[in-house]
Formats: sequence, C-alpha cells, structure tokens
Amino acid sequence: MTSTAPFPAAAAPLLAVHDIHKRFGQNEVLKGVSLEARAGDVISLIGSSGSGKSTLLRCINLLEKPNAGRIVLGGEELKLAADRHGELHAVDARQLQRLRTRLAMVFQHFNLWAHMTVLQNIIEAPVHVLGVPRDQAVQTARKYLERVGLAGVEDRYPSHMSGGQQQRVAIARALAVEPAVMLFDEPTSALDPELVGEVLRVMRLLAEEGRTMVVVTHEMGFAREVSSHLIFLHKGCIEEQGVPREVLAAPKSERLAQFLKGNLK
Ligand SMILES: Nc1ncnc2c1ncn2[C@@H]1O[C@H](COP(=O)(O)OP(=O)(O)OP(=O)(O)O)[C@@H](O)[C@H]1O
Repeated sequence: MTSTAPFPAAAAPLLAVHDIHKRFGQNEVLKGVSLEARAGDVISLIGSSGSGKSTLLRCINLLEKPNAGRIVLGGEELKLAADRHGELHAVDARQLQRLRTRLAMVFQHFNLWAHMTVLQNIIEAPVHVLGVPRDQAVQTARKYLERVGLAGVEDRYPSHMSGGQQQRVAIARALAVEPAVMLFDEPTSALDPELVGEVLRVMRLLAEEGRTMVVVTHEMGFAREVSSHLIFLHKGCIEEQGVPREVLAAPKSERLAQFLKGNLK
C-alpha cells in the first residue's frame, strides 16, 4: 500500500518576522529585517550601539509600532493597519493581547512593580490577563521561582533584592504566562559584573530546556555557547547571520570582524 502522507516539511517557524521597517522621524532605524525562530531556537541579536537591536525586539511585540512588516506567531498573522503617521498598529486588541502573552519580554531594567511583592508581580498577568485561578497561578509562580533559584522569596519587595535577583524574578514572571517565545532585551546590561553570571546561568538552563528565545545581548560568550543562531545587525540591516561558532570564528563581513575587535562605531 502506498502512503499518501506528504513528505514531512521542515518544522514551521513558531515566530516569523518579515521585512520590518521602522523610522523615528528622519532616522530609519530598521531597513527591512526578517527573522524566523523554530521551536527550541535561541537567536542572539548582536550589533553596535544604535544598530536597531532593541527596536527590532520591541517591534516584534508592538511595543514600538513598525512602519512596515509582518509578524506571524504560531502560524497566526497579527492583523495590522497603518495609521495617519504611517505606523502599523494592531487592528484587533484581543489578538494583540494574546500575542503579548505568548511573547513574554524580559527588559534590561527588569520593569518589576515596586509596590508589589515578588509573588504579586508574577501572578499579576496570569490572574488578570489570562484569567488563571489565583491558587493555580501561585503554584506556577512558586515552580518558576524555584526554577530561577529563588524559592522562598515570594513575600519580598523588589527594592530589597539585588539586580541579579530582580532580573531572575522578571524571568520567572515571563515564564509564568507560559509563553511560546521569550524575548530578552539586554537582560544583563544593567547588572553589576558579579551578578551577570547568575542571570546567564538561568538563561542557559532555559535554552537547555528547549525554550524558544530571541536575545539582544552584548554577552559574546552567551551568544557563542548557548544560542543556535546569531544575527549581526548593522545600521538597521542584517549584515551577517548563521551558526554562532562558525560566524564568530570566521566572520565574512569586515564590519562584523571590526565589531568583534571592538572597533566598530
Ligand atoms: N523612542 C525613540 N525615539 C527616537 N529615536 C529612537 C527611539 N528608540 C530608539 N531610537 C533610536 O533608534 C536607534 C536604534 O536604537 P536601539 O535602541 O534599537 O539600538 P540598539 O542596537 O539596541 O543599541 P544599544 O546596544 O545601545 O541598546 C538609535 O539611533 C536610537 O537613538
């Protein structure tokens, strides 16, 4: 009997971002950037200051409104329409909210609510956005606090914790919405050097668990050792990309070579 099953296609991307353009006034910051993340991919975005890395990440979850482009998450395209300024905004508020909870973001400056305890910070979105029963949200919060090495801190306030601990709480908060893809915007840049390692260790653990992550980073060790794909942005364009060890060992682009030597402005 012959099988009618189609030849298995490569796994569809979990996140596909097509041809994103973004300008601030006359400053064209993104000039048509595309990326795809499949389940388990860890993509590191590197590049000089001002190359557009954070803006790209913020366009993916519409914290910044792109001027052009498409965003597809789990096969569902975000419905966008241009406003009178030529910026794309979400047409369907519920779809946008769904996208944002499936794309959890970890920020450089943690963005924890100072007036809430660690536990309240973590259960806020699951309870109030996703409608998860409080008991269940608390259980999930405890599970992820343990995962980031912070069991037992749930009643503390962020201001009483180190930057590394606060960032790990922020990661637990992102995990608590059970996102499809995690976006990290320079998660260690605001930390004292001695606190960077504890956050990178948690991120490595998440990568080993098979989580799908897009990470803006200046940590070249992380980019080389942990990520599965590296993208080098230069002045709003992808200048080079590929398997991190290969790209970093033998950059094809002279600009990437200069960047790696610390000479690219
Ligand atoms: N809200 C904004 N309004 C105006 N210009 C902005 C805004 N956000 C970013 N820019 C500009 O866009 C450019 C890209 O900024 P972006 O923060 O994306 O760069 P980056 O690659 O993440 O840099 P860094 O590594 O320093 O964080 C910069 O010239 C920046 O000044």
